[in-house]
Amino acid sequence: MSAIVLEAKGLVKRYGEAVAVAGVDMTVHQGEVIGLLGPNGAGKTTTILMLLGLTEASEGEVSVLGKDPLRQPLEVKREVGYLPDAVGFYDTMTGRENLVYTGKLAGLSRKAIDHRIDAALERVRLGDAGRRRVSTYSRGMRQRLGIAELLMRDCKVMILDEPTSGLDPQSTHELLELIQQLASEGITILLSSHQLDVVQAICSRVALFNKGRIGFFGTVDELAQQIGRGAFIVDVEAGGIDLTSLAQKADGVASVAKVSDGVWQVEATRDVRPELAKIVVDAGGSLRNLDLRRARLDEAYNRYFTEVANAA
Ligand SMILES: Nc1ncnc2c1ncn2[C@@H]1O[C@H](COP(=O)(O)OP(=O)(O)OP(=O)(O)O)[C@@H](O)[C@H]1O
Repeated sequence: MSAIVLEAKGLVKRYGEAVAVAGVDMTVHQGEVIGLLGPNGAGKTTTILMLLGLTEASEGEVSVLGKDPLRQPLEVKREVGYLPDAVGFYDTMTGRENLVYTGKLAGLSRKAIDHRIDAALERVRLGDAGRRRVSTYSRGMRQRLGIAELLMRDCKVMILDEPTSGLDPQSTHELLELIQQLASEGITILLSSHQLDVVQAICSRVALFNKGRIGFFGTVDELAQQIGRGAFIVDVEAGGIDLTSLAQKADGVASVAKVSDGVWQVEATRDVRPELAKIVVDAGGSLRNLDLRRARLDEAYNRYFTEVANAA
């Protein structure tokens, strides 16, 4: 397992009587892409602010790259980059001028900026466009310029807030590919988003925030399993039988739901297609289709929060 980059223990944040974060524990390793998910007001932003050292925890401990964000704010800010939902650049300046400006603000020398700016702009495919005013940029280009800034600062941890909101499918795809490449090179990424398909596409693990706590922290498969379902979903089409009770016999089947006449959705803890095919044939039915897919984050997420609400 790679090095621990970020560790939070018992983080609490109170605003007067109100509790924004009620006890967050989190360990993140180098090169992971972590999705921070949860309903509005669940405590994601407040947790991020504490990780960045922008707000003081009422209780608990944080360590980012081995440093305390409150005691060593400059060191942490140098190595940890935050890309907000709406990236603020000066419209009348070019992309390149903006990077020079923010680089100086971040304490980089002119020499370091000159040394890194071209590679950073090339990396996000703004090599030519970097000479244009930001007012002419699309939302996707602004987001990429934001990432170029973090690259120029050589950030080891990047915290991205809704990086793909408002982007068209092509720009979304390109940005996700870039994020994955950065992670594969050892940059650790925390991504806060309500776009669950985006999160599932790139995150190694997800943290589900609920009322100021992380209720679940793990992979999408683990989430599907934890809520009593399987990580594997088999869509079955067959005639001449009723699979609803028959499929339960197969080892590994967690649930069977009839979708429509002759169509069932089977959730399982492993790939149960061979067993299901045998069950259909042994019962004298005719098998028309068997499709395997992995549990989807949006389904698991919705079930998780429904269960949490029911348990309350
Ligand atoms: N400065 C503040 N003063 C008082 N209460 C606050 C403050 N900041 C946040 N809160 C409260 O703390 C709780 C958690 O807010 P937070 O912004 O961390 O949630 P979030 O999960 O990021 O939500 P969203 O998905 O909407 O961004 C909310 O109830 C919010 O109203």
